Amino acid sequence: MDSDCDGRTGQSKFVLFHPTGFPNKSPLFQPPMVAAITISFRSLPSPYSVGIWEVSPVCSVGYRRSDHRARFPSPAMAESTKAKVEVFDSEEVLAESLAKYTANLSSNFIGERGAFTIVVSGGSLIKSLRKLTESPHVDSIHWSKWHVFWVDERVVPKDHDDSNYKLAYEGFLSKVPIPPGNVYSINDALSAEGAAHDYQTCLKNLVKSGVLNISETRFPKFDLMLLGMGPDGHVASLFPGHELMNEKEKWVTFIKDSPKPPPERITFTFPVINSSASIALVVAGAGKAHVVQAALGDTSQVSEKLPVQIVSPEGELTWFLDKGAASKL
Ligand SMILES: O=C(O)[C@H](O)[C@@H](O)[C@H](O)[C@H](O)COP(=O)(O)O
Repeated sequence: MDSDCDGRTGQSKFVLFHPTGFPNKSPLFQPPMVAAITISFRSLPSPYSVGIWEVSPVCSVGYRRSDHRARFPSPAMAESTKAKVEVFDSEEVLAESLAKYTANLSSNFIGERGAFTIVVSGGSLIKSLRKLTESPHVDSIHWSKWHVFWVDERVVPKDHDDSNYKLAYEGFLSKVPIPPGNVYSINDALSAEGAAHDYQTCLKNLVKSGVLNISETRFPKFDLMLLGMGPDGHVASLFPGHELMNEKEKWVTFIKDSPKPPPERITFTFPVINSSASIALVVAGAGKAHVVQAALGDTSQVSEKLPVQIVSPEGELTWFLDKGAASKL
């Protein structure tokens, strides 16, 4: 394995520790708690990539060569999920990598099961999907096999400027040939409660028809969820301290007092989010660096978790960060 936390230098250095090889005197680790510790850096093919931190289920920690500080995944994350953190020099390079990652998963899932179920959020994520609408991906993806969902939606008409559907349509969906019947937007004629119930019924029907997989815990299992994160650590429309964070049974629920406008929204619940086969958390900008730092830091002493800290899919979790968002790591 090679490593390079600054992919532009061309110099590589890595350390790989297994239980027997880990320095016994380190105050940082308690051997009984971890089966193995991997510290790894590797250069990406792209000369712009800053580095990758791979977080294995047992525990893995990256060091920035410039300061050699350990960075810990949260114990909850390390125990329950496999997370990888990718950092890119710019949002432009992040978008290229995100397109490649999505196209690969699309090809794998379509090969395996003849369909690709993908969930998007609102916000800046949609702009970061732009490379999928360009060559080579636009010509190679089997768009007819895509089924597109929203992890959350604002309860406004579809032609309203606040609509996540409108945002996704204008920035992405109108540029690729996904059959309109495979794009699952909300019924905007209903109340927030009605729209959440209607969307959940739609998902249940798609499970019955086999378009959507179901998890062992009986929640829908999407192939890929692409999530943005707010500066307060919210994901979907699950906000810090809000009771919706604790929903354990519903697939889709609603909120009428969202702290981020507009106030009325529907949202997938955490059991659904965490049943995903893969999740990409896409975060750009220095304004979110402090939340990224908190999310990837040690949360063992934290009494109340941020929503983003609860994201822990059955499958793989990949963070796509630009340099700004990763600047406090
Ligand atoms: O409808 C919404 O408001 C979004 O789905 C929300 O969860 C969004 O993804 C984050 O707020 C990040 O948005 P930005 O990337 O624009 O900050």
